[in-house]
Amino acid sequence: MTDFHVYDTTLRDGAQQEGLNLSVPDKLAIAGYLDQLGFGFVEGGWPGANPKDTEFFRRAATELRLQHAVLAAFGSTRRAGTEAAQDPQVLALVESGAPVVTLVAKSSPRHVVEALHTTLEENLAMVRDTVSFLVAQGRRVFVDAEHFFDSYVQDPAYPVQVVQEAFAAGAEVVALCDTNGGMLPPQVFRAVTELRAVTDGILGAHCHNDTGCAVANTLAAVDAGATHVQGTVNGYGERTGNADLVTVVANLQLKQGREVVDPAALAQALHLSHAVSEVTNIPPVGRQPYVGASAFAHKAGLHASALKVHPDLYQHTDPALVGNSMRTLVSDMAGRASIELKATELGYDLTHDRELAARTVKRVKDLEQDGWTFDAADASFELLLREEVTGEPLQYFATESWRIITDSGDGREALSEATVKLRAAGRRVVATGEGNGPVNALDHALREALADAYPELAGFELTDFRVRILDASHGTDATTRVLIETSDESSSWQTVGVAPNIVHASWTALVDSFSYGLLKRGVQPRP
Ligand SMILES: CC(=O)SCCNC(=O)CCNC(=O)[C@H](O)C(C)(C)COP(=O)(O)OP(=O)(O)OC[C@H]1O[C@@H](n2cnc3c(N)ncnc32)[C@H](O)[C@@H]1OP(=O)(O)O
Ligand SMILES: CC(=O)C(=O)O
Repeated sequence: MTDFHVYDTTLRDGAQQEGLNLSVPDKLAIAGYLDQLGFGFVEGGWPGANPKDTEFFRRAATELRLQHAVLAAFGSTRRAGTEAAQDPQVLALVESGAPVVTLVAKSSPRHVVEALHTTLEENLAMVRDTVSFLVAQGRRVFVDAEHFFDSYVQDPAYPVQVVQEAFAAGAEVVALCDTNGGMLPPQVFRAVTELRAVTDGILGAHCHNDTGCAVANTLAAVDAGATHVQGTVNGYGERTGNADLVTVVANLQLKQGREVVDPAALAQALHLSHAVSEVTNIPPVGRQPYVGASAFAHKAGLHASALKVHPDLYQHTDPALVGNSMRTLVSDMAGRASIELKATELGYDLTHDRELAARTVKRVKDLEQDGWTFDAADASFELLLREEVTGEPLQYFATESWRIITDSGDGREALSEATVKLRAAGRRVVATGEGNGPVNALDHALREALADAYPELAGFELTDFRVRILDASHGTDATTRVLIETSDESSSWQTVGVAPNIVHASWTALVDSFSYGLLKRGVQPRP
């Protein structure tokens, strides 16, 4: 574990992602999560480039209690024609107090000449001077050789010279960058293999994902002898992002048997990657390898029938190793085995009742044919399953009728008013509710009608409402599917309703939502 570096740049390169903006408290919080992931190095930003990054390093010195990670400050080699000791940007790196300084250095002749407007010799001197100055200041210096691979495939001579210059000046690591993200694994493997043959220093890989190969390129570099990997949590980063470091680490550890982080930390990967998503306010991607919600979710009936025998028949690894878990999805692609597995997840044992499982499959398939969808509405599926198991629907109240009026005029916003008539707890109740739309009004009226019988409903909140027109060619005559997400203080659940009338579909999803929430709280029906 000690001689392999896992270097995270979520707070620097990750923050270069479009739409991602981290405050100093956000950065401090994420640094804590990266540390818990067991990463060896956390690059905190570019001190001196903006006040936020400067403040991050100032506060990190007293507020961060890192257990594993060493903090790195990022910056560039000195400006052309200046002295490292006089360059404010280089001095800010020293002032940051970070024990590691990572310098971006040009390694492509074209960039040196066209972007830096200087000579190849001066660029080598910039690398040499800046590295040796920072080493003399007591810093561990890592160098990011920018555009290394693009340059190498054109002509290896200059980029190799930059790498050698950096090591000669005292750099501890040189990370080879696929800055434009255009490489493929064989190119990376070849370049690192050839470079490995002419230098003893620690080589690393920093790969962008523009060909969709950032993780594969990183692994190719490791196969060729790199022992330092850079990346970001959730693959955040400039353009299409960086190598997803959780995927890289999981592959190294679980597929190649290299213990690069503590296995207990890897077992927190899902939780910590989602915790980072909470801070970045970027929803997690369901299809993300290892830690995505769908990474171990199985929809096909044939898969489920084999999974029943052994989970590894359709899974490449044990989800628990990354903190994930297997899920079965129920849909019109389900078979009896899918229903059995799902029922087990939900606490029902159907293993000895093939007929019940078959009946449930048929009901699901028939309903999905009519537009229902159960893999996105687990709660509605559980109510359906419960009905099949007990032989009767779960009924907390008996609906007599509901009605909506929407009115507007004189430039007023439209306002909806709903009236609900039902029987609950042995009483007939008539209640009204207002809302800015028909579903909102219906929700209010239903809560009002049930408030005495089921005060627990006050803790439920509608958190998402999605409508899909299922047969658009029918225009306003089409079938409508409504998916509702409801939350309480500890969980959330999804329900579905389908009907030609949007309000009717919403009512069905709403009734399921309330019924499921009450069921989960152990509330007995009092119709
Ligand atoms: C591949 C990467 O992602 S590297 C990280 C890139 N990240 C960022 O750029 C985010 C932070 N950057 C910034 O805040 C600003 O660009 C700063 C503070 C660094 C510089 O701002 P400015 O001084 O206004 O310069 P500007 O951004 O216009 O241009 C960059 C300058 O750095 C020089 N430069 C670029 N790379 C290097 C390098 N490796 N070594 C030395 N100088 C470099 C450029 O030649 C240019 O110099 P010039 O001002 O003499 O033309
Ligand atoms: C250094 C860096 O972020 C890159 O070359 O992509």
